[in-house]
Amino acid sequence: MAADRAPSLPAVATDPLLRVEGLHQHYGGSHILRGIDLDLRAGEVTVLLGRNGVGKTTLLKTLMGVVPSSQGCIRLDGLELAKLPSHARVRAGFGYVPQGREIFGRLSVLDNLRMGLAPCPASTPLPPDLYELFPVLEQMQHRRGGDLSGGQQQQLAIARALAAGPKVLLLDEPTEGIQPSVIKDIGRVIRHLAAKGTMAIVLVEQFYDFAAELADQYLVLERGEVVMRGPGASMEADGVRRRLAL
Ligand SMILES: Nc1ncnc2c1ncn2[C@@H]1O[C@H](COP(=O)(O)OP(=O)(O)OP(=O)(O)O)[C@@H](O)[C@H]1O
Repeated sequence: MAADRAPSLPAVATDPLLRVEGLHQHYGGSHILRGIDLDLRAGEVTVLLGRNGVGKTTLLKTLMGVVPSSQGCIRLDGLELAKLPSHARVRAGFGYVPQGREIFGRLSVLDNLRMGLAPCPASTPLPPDLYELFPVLEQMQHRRGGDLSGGQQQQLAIARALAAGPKVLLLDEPTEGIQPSVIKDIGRVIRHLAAKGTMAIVLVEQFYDFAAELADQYLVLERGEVVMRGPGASMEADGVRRRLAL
């Protein structure tokens, strides 16, 4: 954190916003995450790839504190979060879009969005640019969440995660079951958010082309370990597509 540094050593652009070191997770006796190291920088999209069941969702859940880690550090902006509950991690700056979206079907779109403000002081307004990012949500703000299409629900889940102004946005397979035009919209939003330069984005994705288009860095997981990593621009040359198809 800036406060820990000597005045002559100001923060440099390459400092990671989030540093994860030696992260392990167990479901009972099953050792799922096996020593994950990860640095995220503001303004970058990190794509997390791997076949079914390798631990991608578990990694996001462990970062959020939805499931406990058994070992390791999760340091956001210098603050150690690994032992803190989920709500404290949200307050510290995590935003989470879970797989399957988890929209409140009986609540209106507006109330779903307000749920995203839970970590903020009462009467905090929604960020004015949410509806600019997702105009369809403004048109539908009084409809019930459950009445929206899958693509609209995905946009609602992303907007809800953005409501509290996260520093790190975790997206778990946002293109799953979504029509191509909405996938394009979601890609544009991710690019726009990254370009602002203040937020780090993690994208778990099965759709290789979508991931490759957005990636500043990539990681491939196998059996709970990072087996490949590199800059997004070299995904194809590194043979990531082939590796995922094996
Ligand atoms: N609640 C749970 N209890 C026990 N084991 C679990 C639980 N959730 C996931 N697992 C196991 O943890 C491993 C990793 O699962 P995870 O869902 O993280 O994989 P993934 O890479 O996200 O896969 P997918 O692409 O299918 O979502 C799998 O072997 C899975 O069976």
